Amino acid sequence: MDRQQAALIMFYYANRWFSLWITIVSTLVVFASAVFAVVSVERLSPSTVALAVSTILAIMQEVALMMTKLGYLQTQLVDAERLKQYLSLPLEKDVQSQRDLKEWPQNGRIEFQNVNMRYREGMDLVLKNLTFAIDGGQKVGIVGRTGAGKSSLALALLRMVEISKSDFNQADVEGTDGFIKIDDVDIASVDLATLRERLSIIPQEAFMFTGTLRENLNPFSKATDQELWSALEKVGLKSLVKEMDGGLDATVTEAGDNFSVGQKQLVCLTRAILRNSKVIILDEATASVDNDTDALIQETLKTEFGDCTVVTIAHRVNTIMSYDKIIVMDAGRVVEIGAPGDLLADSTSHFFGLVHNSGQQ
Ligand SMILES: Nc1ncnc2c1ncn2[C@@H]1O[C@H](COP(=O)(O)OP(=O)(O)OP(=O)(O)O)[C@@H](O)[C@H]1O
Repeated sequence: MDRQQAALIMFYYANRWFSLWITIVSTLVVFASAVFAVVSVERLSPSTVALAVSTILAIMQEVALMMTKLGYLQTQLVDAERLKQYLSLPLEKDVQSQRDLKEWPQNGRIEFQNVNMRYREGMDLVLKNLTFAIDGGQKVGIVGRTGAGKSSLALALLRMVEISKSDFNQADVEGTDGFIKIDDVDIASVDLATLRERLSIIPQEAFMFTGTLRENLNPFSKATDQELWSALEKVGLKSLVKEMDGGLDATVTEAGDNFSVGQKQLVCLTRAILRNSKVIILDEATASVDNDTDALIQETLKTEFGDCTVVTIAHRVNTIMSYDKIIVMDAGRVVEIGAPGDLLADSTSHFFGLVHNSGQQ
């Protein structure tokens, strides 16, 4: 409302300014014609002069009105232009789910089979022939150098970017159709709303909306206050929220700027608890999250999501050392899969190299 009002008052100022000038110009024209009439009074009859001046007055009034209306029409047409822009935006390809997915997924088993992905037509593949399986309830860390395709894998899982089918024309990639399945359901056959409702992602830059904390945690008003407080307690945010002005109704400023990166991730984690998701994808924040917050996130994942599948895109290897499985990626491919202990025991493994380079032996 504030922003709309600020724009509206500027619009009124501009209109006033315009009216003032159009009046000055009309007055000058009428004045000039009056002067002309006085000067040429010998050649013109008084009735002609009267007619001329009154007609000019009327015309100038109409001109002023027309200019104001034209200006108004032009600003209003911008609305139509914006709407037209939105109407012609490309839509995400959605499908109608064929099966009853009310209870899906129950186990949280994820299977990637020959998955290839590119961001746009004509660009190189960023995921190449990915094939691996994660059992329900497993905690899996995905590691790899920057640009290896870890975040792209998470995007593919949420179908933010569709996986590519056989038309690759890329020599180093097999051209068969791949799929991603969760509990034996191909996610390509699930409608986007259901898919994204059932998986929870905690992105690197967790997002919060302007509004209250309650709206951020519980946008569809499905949980009670008691459930909200209990979820906040589990992630260790309860005391912070209690101290905030308004508690659950505390204000969240634009994009959650009054929360730190770590706190925003914890809020996301609270949302995941409230949604009871079976599959959690965590993209670890690269920005400075202090060790305590980091430990708190990992601890919550262990205690609250014990039987859930957790896929962590890890930037710090120490957080995933206790995980069941590590998937090492390089240049869009899976190069190693195994238990962290096994991979570390092999000094020729990629994972050993990554841990060694991170200086966290
Ligand atoms: N929106 C995008 N459009 C086009 N290419 C992209 C896009 N996002 C990522 N890429 C490319 O995809 C490749 C994999 O990127 P991705 O973000 O998945 O890597 P990452 O392993 O998650 O890296 P990081 O550890 O730095 O987050 C990179 O070469 C990157 O340039």
